[in-house]
Amino acid sequence: MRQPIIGIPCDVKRIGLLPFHTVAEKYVEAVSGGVGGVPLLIPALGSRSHVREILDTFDGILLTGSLSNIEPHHYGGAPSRPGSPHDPQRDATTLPLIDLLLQEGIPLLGICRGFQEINVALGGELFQHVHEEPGFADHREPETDDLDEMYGPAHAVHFTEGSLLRQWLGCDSIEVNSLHQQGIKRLAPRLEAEAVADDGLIEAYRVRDARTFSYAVQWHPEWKYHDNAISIAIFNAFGAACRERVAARAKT
Ligand SMILES: N[C@@H](CCC(=O)NCCCC(=O)O)C(=O)O
Repeated sequence: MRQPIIGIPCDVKRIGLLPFHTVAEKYVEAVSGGVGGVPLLIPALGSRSHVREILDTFDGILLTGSLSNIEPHHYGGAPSRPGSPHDPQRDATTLPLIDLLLQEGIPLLGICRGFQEINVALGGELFQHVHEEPGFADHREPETDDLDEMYGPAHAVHFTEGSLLRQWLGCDSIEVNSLHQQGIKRLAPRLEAEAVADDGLIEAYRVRDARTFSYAVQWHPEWKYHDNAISIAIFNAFGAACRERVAARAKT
């Protein structure tokens, strides 16, 4: 049986004078080595994204993190502060795709911005500056150029009763990294919280009515995934669901 083909929607970033469609290498490596799939980048073409062809081509989709924020008009939020980073082409590519992936039963994993995108696409809302919200901690990344420090353990997350995380790991909590300023203000109706931080911020969820693996985390499991039991568990579950789709499609 062939390996699953896993789509990774791109960011649009300016490099020099020109815009590029890009994905950080750590996500490509995590799909290839951790999930066990063939990573293919999906350009952020927005409404020109040929969604039908995407749904027919891919056996799974990974929505990655990004420094850019989802434009707040997608979730009824207040206008962003001047200078906030946005990526409207990525928003226009991923947000319309998410419900269609769920309808088709295509496995879906969201990481950080991807975690926020699925919540927004399914009707949830975001805090734009979690650290300014009363009672919430600062979830932003540490000010360092040392990547091991930046993506190192930052805070605990506690697994909810009946969560897949608790099943996968057989424990109640883990330490995770944290590199985000936005966070879940209101969880979309179809989502079931799987883990929360000490301040109550939701850090993982699953899609309650999904036909297959449809899961997202606010932290970064792709960072040195091979050294991290929870990363391995998440990627194994995602990879197994993608392989199941390959097998099912081979019978049609
Ligand atoms: N901009 C959003 C999402 C933050 C996020 O995805 N950070 C990771 C960026 C770099 C990487 O992909 O590792 C927010 O601030 O909440």
